[in-house]
Amino acid sequence: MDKLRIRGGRTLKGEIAISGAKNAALPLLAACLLTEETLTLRNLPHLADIVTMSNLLAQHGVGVVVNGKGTSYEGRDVHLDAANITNLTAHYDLVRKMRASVLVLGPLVARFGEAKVSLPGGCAIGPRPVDLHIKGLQAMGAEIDIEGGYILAKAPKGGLKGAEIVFPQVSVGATENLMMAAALADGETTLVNAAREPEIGDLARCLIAMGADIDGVGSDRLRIRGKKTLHGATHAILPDRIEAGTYAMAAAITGGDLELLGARLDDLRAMAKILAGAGVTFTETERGLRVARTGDLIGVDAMTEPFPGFPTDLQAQMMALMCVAKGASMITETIFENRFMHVPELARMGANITVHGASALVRGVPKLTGAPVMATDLRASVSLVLAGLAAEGETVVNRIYHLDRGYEHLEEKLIACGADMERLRDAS
Ligand SMILES: CC(=O)N[C@H]1[C@@H](OP(=O)(O)OP(=O)(O)OC[C@H]2O[C@@H](n3ccc(=O)[nH]c3=O)[C@H](O)[C@@H]2O)O[C@H](CO)[C@@H](O)[C@@H]1O
Ligand SMILES: C=C(OP(=O)(O)O)C(=O)O
Repeated sequence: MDKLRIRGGRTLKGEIAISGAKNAALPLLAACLLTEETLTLRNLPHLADIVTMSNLLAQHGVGVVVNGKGTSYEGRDVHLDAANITNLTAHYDLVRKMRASVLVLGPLVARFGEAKVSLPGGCAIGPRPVDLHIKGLQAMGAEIDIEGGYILAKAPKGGLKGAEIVFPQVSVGATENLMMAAALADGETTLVNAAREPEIGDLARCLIAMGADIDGVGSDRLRIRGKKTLHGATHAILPDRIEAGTYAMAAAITGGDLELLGARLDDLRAMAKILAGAGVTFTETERGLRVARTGDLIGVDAMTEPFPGFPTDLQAQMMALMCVAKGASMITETIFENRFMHVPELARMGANITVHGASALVRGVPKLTGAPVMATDLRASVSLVLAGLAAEGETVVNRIYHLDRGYEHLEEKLIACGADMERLRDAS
């Protein structure tokens, strides 16, 4: 398994091109199943999860053609052709690698009337059930059985029917799955208490470009009037706000100054407001967003919430930042049950963190010390990279396959801004 070796203490200065958003690309890839015509997605990030989803679609019979430089930051295009779907089963061996695989469920049932999709199973950060996805499809008339770890879904004779679906809690994936299913259902569907993440809006705009009839985009109430068919389209994937937020914190933790090309402040306002209180400055530029920290880093509190609140996907990164702030910070995780696995690893580097249930009290220390640490999940791994950038001495982050799921060219982007780091490739 590859590792990352980081020698800390360097101030990051320069510019970083933000890639297409992983959490937009994954549902957008699944949306190709809704039409027999070609769906082209631009600015496709080069990530392990994108490869996994592409392989899943290919085993359904989708033609997947990627062009553009695979190793450059320039956007890559992918052309998706779902004219000849030969298999309606999403197998466990692929679904277990990436929970977002469940996003093929809605499109397959909506277009083909049935699907057999493996239950994703648990995940490092929590049990992450898919009951809201299932209940929504049942509300649209689907018959659902769970057998042998698989979801067996069957639409009624005339296809899925429009319905009013009220989410008891906000779910990004359930909103996406059911919005896609509703696009081909017979009648009108209303999604109440829908997720409002920018990636939902990006998916809605792509579906509208494919001929879907959707109102309420950006709100927590989406109304979708189903169509008989959707057509092909070309859609550019929006920039990755979580990647941008991560590099913003890299600037903050090293006392640096980075211009994040393509980043959108509107997608990061909750984070920017909290970090402004910590002494970090955000300036919108023609090319994106400039983030700098020149004075002291002050401890501030953060609580994760559904968009437009502070994103749970930036919680681990925020914790690393607060480890070297002046004063204390209370960080509360309200979305997932087990998203503090970076705490013991940060403690190995000298961090002073006490966990009380869903909250962690971080007492800032003058400095962190480099150490060998273990990545446990995608965002925990990048929080250890941030800590390593600020730490005195050498940090080696193990199991960085977690990182490769969601960060395109991470080390190249940071090295170009002055980081002293290298990837140690596992020869075996
Ligand atoms: C590929 C992708 O876009 N992943 C994002 C998506 O994950 P994902 O779509 O899985 O997250 P959800 O918004 O669905 O989950 C939010 C909470 O609801 C729970 N829940 C969800 C569905 C369900 O049927 N039942 C249920 O109880 C989950 O366990 C979790 O506790 O949104 C999360 C919350 O913003 C982000 O952290 C992930 O990066
Ligand atoms: C939790 C995340 O992704 P996923 O839902 O794909 O696990 C993430 O992007 O932080």
